[in-house]
Amino acid sequence: MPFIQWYPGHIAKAERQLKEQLNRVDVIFEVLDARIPLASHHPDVPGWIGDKPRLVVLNRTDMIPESVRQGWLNWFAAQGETLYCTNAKQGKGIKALKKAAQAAGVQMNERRQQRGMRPRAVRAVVIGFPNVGKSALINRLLGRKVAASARRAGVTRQLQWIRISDALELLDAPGIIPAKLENQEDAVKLAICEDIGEAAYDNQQIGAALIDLLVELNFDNILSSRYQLDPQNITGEEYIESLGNSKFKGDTERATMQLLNDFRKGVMGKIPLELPQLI
Ligand SMILES: Nc1nc2c(ncn2[C@@H]2O[C@H](COP(=O)(O)OP(=O)(O)OP(=O)(O)O)[C@@H](O)[C@H]2O)c(=O)[nH]1
Repeated sequence: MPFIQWYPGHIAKAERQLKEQLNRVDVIFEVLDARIPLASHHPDVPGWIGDKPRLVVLNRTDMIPESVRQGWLNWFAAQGETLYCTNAKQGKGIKALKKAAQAAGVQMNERRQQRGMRPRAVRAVVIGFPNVGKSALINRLLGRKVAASARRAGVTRQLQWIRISDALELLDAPGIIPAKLENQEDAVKLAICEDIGEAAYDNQQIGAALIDLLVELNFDNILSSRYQLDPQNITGEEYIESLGNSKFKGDTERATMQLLNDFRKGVMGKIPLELPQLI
């Protein structure tokens, strides 16, 4: 398995800035990638936020089958967490999220009133790995474009407070990742889904890992029908090489990028890389 470590200076800075702001925040939206909800959960977040309310947002739900989405709703419910499912690209699930944040604000203002303080807007922060859709989500919450949303991981660099309504203010935090990627299986999934920067990995190794994972999760039929090449009984590396030879004049890098892009853009279909029933 490829070894991945990635903690560039701008991510370290983002983490520092975020921690500085956290005491001003009432509620945390943690955005997860629906294809890999467990691998895209930042392990340090619960420690940072203490007992502040956390809303778990499963974004990119358009990229997984409905049955899997339902499975995650049940799985998170069993952990005592409510999951908010969104498709930030098309603006789905946004209203429920806004309502939940404002409800957290009502409780906060009741406590303020008891202490003789004036009510104020609830302050929320949107956190998550790079590229999980934080900016797209904020733009949808706001109903217009303020946060830059892009396909590349690590686009948001500066912390900014955004007024969503009289009742809600949002801090758009840049993507954060743990200083050390302890779980390398998770790191590979993050790389496949482009939730960590491409400087962190070798495309061909990640492409090969994608093939191995698809076979393991029984999605090999998708590969056979899409690329006319059966992945059974060969390694991911051999698959990419064969694909390069058969369709890309021996150019393995191009074959790799085609595979990764097909997966990342959803053209292979709705393919989750983690399944609640397998945990
Ligand atoms: N299919 C799909 N694509 C999405 C969704 N949400 C965001 N995207 C796309 O994912 C890419 C990344 O979205 P961003 O909003 O820039 O992600 P971010 O978390 O702010 O990224 P950083 O700034 O790198 O931390 C963009 O191309 C979005 O259009 C979604 O729900 N479904």
